[in-house]
Amino acid sequence: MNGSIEVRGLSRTFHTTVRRPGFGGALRSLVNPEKVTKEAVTDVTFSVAAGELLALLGPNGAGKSTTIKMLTGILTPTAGEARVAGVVPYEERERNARNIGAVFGQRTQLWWDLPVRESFAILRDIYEVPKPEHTARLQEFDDLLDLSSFWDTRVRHLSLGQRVRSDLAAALLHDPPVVFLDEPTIGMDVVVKEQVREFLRHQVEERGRTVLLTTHDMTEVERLAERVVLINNGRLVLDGTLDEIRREFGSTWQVRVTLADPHTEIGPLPGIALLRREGPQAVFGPDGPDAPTVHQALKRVIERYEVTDLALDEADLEDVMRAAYVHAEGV
Ligand SMILES: Nc1ncnc2c1ncn2[C@@H]1O[C@H](COP(=O)(O)OP(=O)(O)OP(=O)(O)O)[C@@H](O)[C@H]1O
Repeated sequence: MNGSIEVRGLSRTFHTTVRRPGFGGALRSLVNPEKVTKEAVTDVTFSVAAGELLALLGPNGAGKSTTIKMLTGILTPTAGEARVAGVVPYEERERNARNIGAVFGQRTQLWWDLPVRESFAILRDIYEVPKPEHTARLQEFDDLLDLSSFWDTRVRHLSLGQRVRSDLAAALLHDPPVVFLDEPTIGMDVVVKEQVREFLRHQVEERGRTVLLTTHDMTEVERLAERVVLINNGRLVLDGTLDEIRREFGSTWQVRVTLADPHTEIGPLPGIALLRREGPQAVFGPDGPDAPTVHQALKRVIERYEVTDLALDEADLEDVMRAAYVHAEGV
């Protein structure tokens, strides 16, 4: 099965009524409700290749969750279309449900009053997963997520980290090619976050799953995603690899080296400028729109010159994304 995600011109508008303030206002709202229209997602187009992990980023209220809800079949778009593993999710919700796993970090799909293991057993029956497969997959998930220490505990008594790890396992028990994760590691401690990231990396690299992830955590993006799509006010404003985005919005890196021979002459390197030179110390920075990333620059510099010491200064992804948002506001 081709687990790709295709989104073309996807839009979703919400119509709501606003409540006027005060008792009189409430009465007037009842008789003559004031209608407002909110364009949550407008004309969004992107695709995710099978086996790719894409981070869908954007500030609060940008339209990320609304997009994911359309792709999981919970919401129907007002315009445009989407296909997930070849299925139009909001037209064939059941077929789509077999192809996808979804984890919403703030909510659980497990049964609150049942031990985790029983929730897994119910899901096995719902998705008709053969027992040996189910057992093998649980074993794999336990190895990576360390579930067995709490899988006889009722879901309501789990810590947040334990609950989300259980949710992740539950979402993947039926072996879906596509996985949607809406802020999966929100509120977790660093150790559990890292465990979840390792699990996700394994699911993409070893199991070939396609993952669409939303997060506000740039460390997560750096660790997991090669490509990101940025939305702002419901519109797609950027679609590119992290390298491309760093090149466009993070042009503040520096490579500082100590040359083995202080008399070395520094010649031109493509896209790299010599910013300062003092005896054996040389500082390089990006030059022009085709400047390389800091890692490529470092490689080029140490291939060309013999150095005894080096250091990197790189705009962190948080700064790069901030610059991208600011750019998007001005578009
Ligand atoms: N059911 C709804 N009715 C009316 N407006 C809605 C509804 N759901 C979402 N919206 C509005 O649509 C916009 C996009 O919301 P959405 O939840 O998709 O944003 P988000 O990018 O996921 O934000 P966050 O990062 O805060 O989770 C917001 O302005 C929100 O208020």
